[in-house]
Amino acid sequence: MSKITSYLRSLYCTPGPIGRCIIAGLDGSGKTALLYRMKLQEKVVTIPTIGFNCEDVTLGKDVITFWDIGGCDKIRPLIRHYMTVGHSVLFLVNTSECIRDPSRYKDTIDELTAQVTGSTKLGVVFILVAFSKQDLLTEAQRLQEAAIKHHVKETMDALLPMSAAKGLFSVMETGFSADEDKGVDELLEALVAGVKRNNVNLVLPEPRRPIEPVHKPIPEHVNDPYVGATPERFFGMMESANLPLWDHRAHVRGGFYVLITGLGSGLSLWDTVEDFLNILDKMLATDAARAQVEGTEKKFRNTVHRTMTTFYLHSIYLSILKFMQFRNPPRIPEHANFEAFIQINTHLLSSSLWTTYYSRDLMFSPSAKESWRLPDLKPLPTYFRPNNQTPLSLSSQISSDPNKHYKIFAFLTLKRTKATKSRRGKVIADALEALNRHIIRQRIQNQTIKPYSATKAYFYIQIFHAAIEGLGTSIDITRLSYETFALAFPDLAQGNIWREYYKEKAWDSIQARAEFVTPTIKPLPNIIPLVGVTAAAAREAQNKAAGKALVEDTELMLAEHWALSDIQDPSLMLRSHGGMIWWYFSALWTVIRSQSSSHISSSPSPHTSIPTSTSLGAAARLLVKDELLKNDSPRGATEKAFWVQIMLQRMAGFKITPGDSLWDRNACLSDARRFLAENRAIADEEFWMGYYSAENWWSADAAGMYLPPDLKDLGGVVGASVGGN
Ligand SMILES: Nc1nc2c(ncn2[C@@H]2O[C@H](COP(=O)(O)OP(=O)(O)OP(=O)(O)O)[C@@H](O)[C@H]2O)c(=O)[nH]1
Ligand SMILES: [Mg+2]
Repeated sequence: MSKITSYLRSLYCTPGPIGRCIIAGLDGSGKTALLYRMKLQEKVVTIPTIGFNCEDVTLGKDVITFWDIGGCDKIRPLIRHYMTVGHSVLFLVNTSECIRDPSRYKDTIDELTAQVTGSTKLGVVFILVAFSKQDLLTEAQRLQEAAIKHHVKETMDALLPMSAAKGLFSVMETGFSADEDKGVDELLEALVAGVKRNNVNLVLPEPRRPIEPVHKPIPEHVNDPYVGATPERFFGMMESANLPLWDHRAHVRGGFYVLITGLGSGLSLWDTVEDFLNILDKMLATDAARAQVEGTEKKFRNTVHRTMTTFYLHSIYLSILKFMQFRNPPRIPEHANFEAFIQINTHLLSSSLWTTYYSRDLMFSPSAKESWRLPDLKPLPTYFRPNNQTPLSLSSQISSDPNKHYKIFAFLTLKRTKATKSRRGKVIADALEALNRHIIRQRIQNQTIKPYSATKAYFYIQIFHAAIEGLGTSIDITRLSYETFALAFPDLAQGNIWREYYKEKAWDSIQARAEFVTPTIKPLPNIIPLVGVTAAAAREAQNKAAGKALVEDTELMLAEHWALSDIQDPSLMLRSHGGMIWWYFSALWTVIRSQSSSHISSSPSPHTSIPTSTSLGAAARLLVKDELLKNDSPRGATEKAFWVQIMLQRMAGFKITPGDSLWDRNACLSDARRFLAENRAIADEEFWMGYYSAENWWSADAAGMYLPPDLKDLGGVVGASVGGN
């Protein structure tokens, strides 16, 4: 549809939804390119879709919601959520590839067969088969294409006998090109006509709003011995295993209390789950110990079930957020509000609330008991914050602090020794040297920066190490950000703790710069106990969910330093963040450079080195195949897929230094340096927090299969291509 026609149509027609259409076909068959051609009337540069893209496309008064599903088989289990009765299927056949490669031709027919069989079982109303990338066909190939079309038609007739005449499916006579905008309008019109012809009971796309389960209200007269109890008293009774009644309502009260307490101190839902499970553990342990000493029966029979607990806390959390909205100004409820809260959220009192989301098989599986599993029947409801409301968060703003870079440095270095399981002394010595060089370089440009001090660097390492030891084994610091750590240890992060150990003269002495001088006031501690804040405060704090605006210089320097040093050791490479970036970068760099150098040799103007869509596509496919489907990396499927996509997007805008197609380590290294400098944000290990909630990111499901982001879309394409029509 031309821009003018679609504009006129949009002026005079009000669109109405007529259902959802799954775009299927082999990887690289042109699904995403077609989707965005229809949606934006533009040619876009695509990367392989890991997950799916979902867009509404309008034709006159009609709107079809297209689901463009990527080729990666790890996401297939999710597709069933989108195939509802009344859906249609648009299947793409990449004819030029089928002609070139008989094995891909066979795969195409196999996939078509699987798709048709699967969707007829799920109530498909119309299937359209179309032939993509027509612009790539030579005149000679057009004859071969006719044979392919004929074969496809025969296959469809065999799969769905007598159905063509009834209009259940159709095989397009003419192909299309998303690149050149040929045949796309006809395709869309044929699809809409087919759907409208067959779709008697229109199925509207599911609205994207929170699902409000309907559950019976509970009777008024409840036996609740905890009315008015403070959280301290309630948790005290829990930990000492002295609760007089431990029914579902008491569970909900416990969840409510742990949430309001946690949210008030800036914790995320995820943190409060840990808190609650810890208290439960204590209660059961105390109970068991007492039963053994007294030779009596255990009072509490239940065990800790991680998925069930997380599910209920998640539901209570959503209800609390809504409850807050009705308070002016919006604020976290107090414990005394529990009765009023539960009156309007009676669904939480249903002990079968979970059955809306989970099958019994999944909920009662050992893996759901041990780890957090996402639902298999329906996605968890989400909360949409009204536009004018600020997020619940505790700001951990750290004022300008002359020692902040030493602190970040110390924390990240210690974290690395844990993450890579390397020898501590070696990592620290190497990192200290890198920091020294970094400060020297910075001082060349800015003389006001204080010179490197071995004492300061080492002091913070010692003191932070003591703090981390104080956390014990309950917390995995490799999952902590510096900000979260700072929240747990405000005195260390914000104050001038060094003053407790050093006189100013010694701290700033020239000798202290060159070597570590021992404290002049009191010796360094071995362990710093955590005071005032719960241990879980050291987990990701709520305010991190919005993503960090700017990566600190020191963080970037270390990411780069370690990325480059990890090249020597492949075992480290897979574990460290920098190593991973390097791994992906060098793989993409190699393919893109070899592709663009062959392009250069045949091109009169060899100046372009921004990846072309072909070279990017080739590189992307290589990475997806090599990385995502390989199972020997310590990262889970979602983590890998996320970073692959981010790297692909960033690579699309990066200018590679041209050269011949041979591997050139030095050139790659220097490009990698420039790449990191231009893409500072990705040096941040917690970059994902802008896209995923911690509940999703750390779930067992995310490790096993690809989960799409729940906070912000990754974007299926990297942008409109230059010179597209
Ligand atoms: N010449 C030409 N290239 C096309 C056309 N449509 C898509 N391509 C290119 O083919 C490659 C793959 O296209 P995509 O749209 O990403 O394919 P896909 O089916 O979404 O692939 P997956 O997401 O991996 O399943 C990209 O490099 C596109 O630029 C077309 O009509 N003509
Ligand atoms: Mg795609």
